[in-house]
Amino acid sequence: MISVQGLSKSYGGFRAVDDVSFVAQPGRVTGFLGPNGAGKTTTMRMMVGLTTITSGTATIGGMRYSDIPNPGRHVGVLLDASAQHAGRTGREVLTLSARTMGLPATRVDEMLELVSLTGAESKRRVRNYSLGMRQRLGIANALLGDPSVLILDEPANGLDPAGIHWMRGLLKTFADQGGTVLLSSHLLNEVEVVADEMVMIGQGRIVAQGDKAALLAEHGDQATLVTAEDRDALADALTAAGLRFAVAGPGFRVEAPPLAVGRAAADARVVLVDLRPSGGGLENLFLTLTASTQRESKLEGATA
Ligand SMILES: Nc1ncnc2c1ncn2[C@@H]1O[C@H](COP(=O)(O)OP(=O)(O)OP(=O)(O)O)[C@@H](O)[C@H]1O
Repeated sequence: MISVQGLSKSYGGFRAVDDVSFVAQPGRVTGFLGPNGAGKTTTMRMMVGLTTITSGTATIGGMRYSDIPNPGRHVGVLLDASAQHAGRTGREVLTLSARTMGLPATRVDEMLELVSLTGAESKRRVRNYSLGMRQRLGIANALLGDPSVLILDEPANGLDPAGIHWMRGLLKTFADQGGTVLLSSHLLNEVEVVADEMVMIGQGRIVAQGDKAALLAEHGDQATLVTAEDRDALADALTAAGLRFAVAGPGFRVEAPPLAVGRAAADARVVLVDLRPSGGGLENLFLTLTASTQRESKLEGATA
């Protein structure tokens, strides 16, 4: 379990992380979400002792990271995939880590295979790796010591679609086996698919946190996308039911849950060809909750 309590970081008079508290539980993938500059990396760096803490505590399995003996055997960390020595080959990077942790060389081959870096690629210098290859190497490095906790900062960055799909499966399996995963991203859709829990941060402060489904139920909008055989008849039915709506593609986006929209259509005997939640739930929630902390003043495109 990762526990962060009242964590703050100030740079001069600037508070990059402000009284952040959350827990990442075993068996769950916790998504750490926030716009650029929100304080995700700084929080994660404080967790693993790379940035000094101004106030508060961060523990992993009840201990500060710096107090954990042989930490790589307990906590897999990927903060900056480009932070590896550029002149070393991928295999050398993993071999050095394996030796530091007292692991057999065979573990290096296992990890290279796991992250799909070929034998030839593993012998290339890291400076010649693509961003996606660096991420794969970083994930291999994080998993090398068979840890029970993973702390990953934007791990999908640079991965191709197949790579992202693979990583999601890997993290889900890791959590299903009892592991704790803390995964940061500024890309909500990426995290929405894989996270069980969400911690949302804006300008250094937590703006929402909790079980993903509960968050959506509590804060998410209840919009519905609906398409009918007869669009004008549907517009009349929605108006008659007092529902607010706007044109969206071939149908409408209605500010009401699907059940209310379906009932309005049924009452007016309008035949529907599509009825579904608007789907932008988490993104809308995120944009709403961090609206005051966004760089962009206009949230165009936030809703359908
Ligand atoms: N060493 C530092 N000195 C001064 N300010 C810093 C330092 N490190 C980070 N910051 C500031 O702290 C804030 C939080 O940065 P951080 O990198 O934690 O954001 P982030 O949420 O990870 O953003 P992104 O999604 O863009 O990676 C930013 O305003 C950043 O400029």
